[in-house]
Amino acid sequence: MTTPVTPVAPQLKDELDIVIPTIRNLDFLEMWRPFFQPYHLIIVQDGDPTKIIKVPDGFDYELYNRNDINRILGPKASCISFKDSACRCFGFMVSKKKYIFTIDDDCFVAKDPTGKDINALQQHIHNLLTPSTPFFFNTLYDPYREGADFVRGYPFSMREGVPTAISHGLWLNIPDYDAPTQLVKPRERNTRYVDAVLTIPKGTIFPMCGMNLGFDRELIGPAMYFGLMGDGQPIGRYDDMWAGWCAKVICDHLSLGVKTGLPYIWHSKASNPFVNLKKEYKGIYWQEDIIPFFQSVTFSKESTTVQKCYIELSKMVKEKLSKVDPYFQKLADSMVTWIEAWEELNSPAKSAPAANADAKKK
Ligand SMILES: O=c1ccn([C@@H]2O[C@H](COP(=O)(O)OP(=O)(O)O[C@H]3O[C@@H](CO)[C@H](O)[C@H]3O)[C@@H](O)[C@H]2O)c(=O)[nH]1
Ligand SMILES: [Mn+2]
Repeated sequence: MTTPVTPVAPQLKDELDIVIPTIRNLDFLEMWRPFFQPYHLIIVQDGDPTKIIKVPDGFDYELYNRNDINRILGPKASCISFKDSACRCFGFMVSKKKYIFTIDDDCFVAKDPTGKDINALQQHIHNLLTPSTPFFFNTLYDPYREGADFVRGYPFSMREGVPTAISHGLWLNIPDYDAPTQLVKPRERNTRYVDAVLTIPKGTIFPMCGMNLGFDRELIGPAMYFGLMGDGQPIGRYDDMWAGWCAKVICDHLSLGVKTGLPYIWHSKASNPFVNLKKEYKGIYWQEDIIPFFQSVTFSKESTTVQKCYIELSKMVKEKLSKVDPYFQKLADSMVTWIEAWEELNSPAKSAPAANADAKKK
C-alpha cells in the first residue's frame, strides 16, 4: 500500500506577496504561472486609471490604480510617484505579508546553463531565509548554500551571520544599464550566468535594481520607498537606486544583510535610451554628490527601528542634499509622508482589510 504523499505547499505561500508595477500588460504572467500561481499578487497600475489591465485567469490578486491610491492615502498619495516604476512601493505599503518579491512586466523566466527554467521566486526565498555575512567576507561566496561552507580562517563567532533583509537578483539578455551606456552599447546583451550569491559587505552601498528583487518587509519595508520620480519630477529611473541607498545604510546600522546574485530573470525589453536619458540625466551627475553623502551617513544610537532611521535620514537629506538641488527638500518631506502613510496603513490599530477593501480583488 503506497503511503499518500501530502502535497508540499509552496514555501511562504501565505507569507509572501508578489508586487508588479505595470503601465503595459500582464501577459508575462503566463510564463511565470507554474511558479507564481500559488502566491497573491499586488498589481500597481500606473498611468491612465481608466485603462483596463487584464489579469490572466487563475491568479489571486488585488489591483490598485491611481484612483485607488488617491482614495486610500488621501493627501499622502503625493509621496507615490506617477508615470514611473517607483509606484510599485505602494504595493509594498498595502501588503500585509512578511515577504515581498517585486518583478517588472518585461521580465521572463530565464534558463540556467543546464537549460532548466529558473524559479527566481524560490531562489529569493532561499536567499531571504538564510543569513547574510556583512561583517566578514566568505571567499567561497554563500556559505549557507548546499555544497558550500565557511572557509578556513572564517571566525566561528561570526558564522551565525545576520538576518537577510534584501535579496537582489540579476538579469540575462537586457542588462540594467543607464542611458549613456545603452546608447554606446545598444546591442550588448548579458549572456554571463554567474552561479553565485554574495553578501554586500557592511559599509558598501550598491545600485539596487527593482526589476527582480525580494525583501523582508518586516525587517526593512519602511525603508523601501522608491522616492519621487516621473511625472512632475526632475528625475526618473532612480527610484530603485534611491531605495537601495537608503535601505543599505539602514541595514548596516541595524545589522541586517543584503545579498546580490542569483536568481537571474530574462529581461526582454530595452526601454528607449533617449527617453531614459531625459529621465535620468540629472541623476547621473547628482549621484556624484549623493553617493559620498550616503557613504558618510551615520545614525544615532536612538535610531533603533527602520522608521526612526528613515526619519533621521530624511533630516540629513534635507540638510545636506538640498544644496545639490531644491528637489531634495521635497524628497525629504516625502520620505516623512511615506513613513506616516506606512504607519497609518500598518499600525495595529488599522484593521488589515480596511487598507485593501478598495482594491479590485479576485
Ligand atoms: O511610467 C512607468 C514606466 C514603467 N512602469 C513599469 O515599471 C517596470 C519597469 O519598466 P521598464 O521595463 O520600461 O523599465 P526599464 O528601463 O527596463 O527598467 C527601469 O525600471 C526600473 C527597474 O524596475 C529601473 O528604474 C530601471 O531598471 C515595468 O513593469 C513597467 O510596466 C510603470 O509602472 N510606469
Ligand atoms: Mn524593463
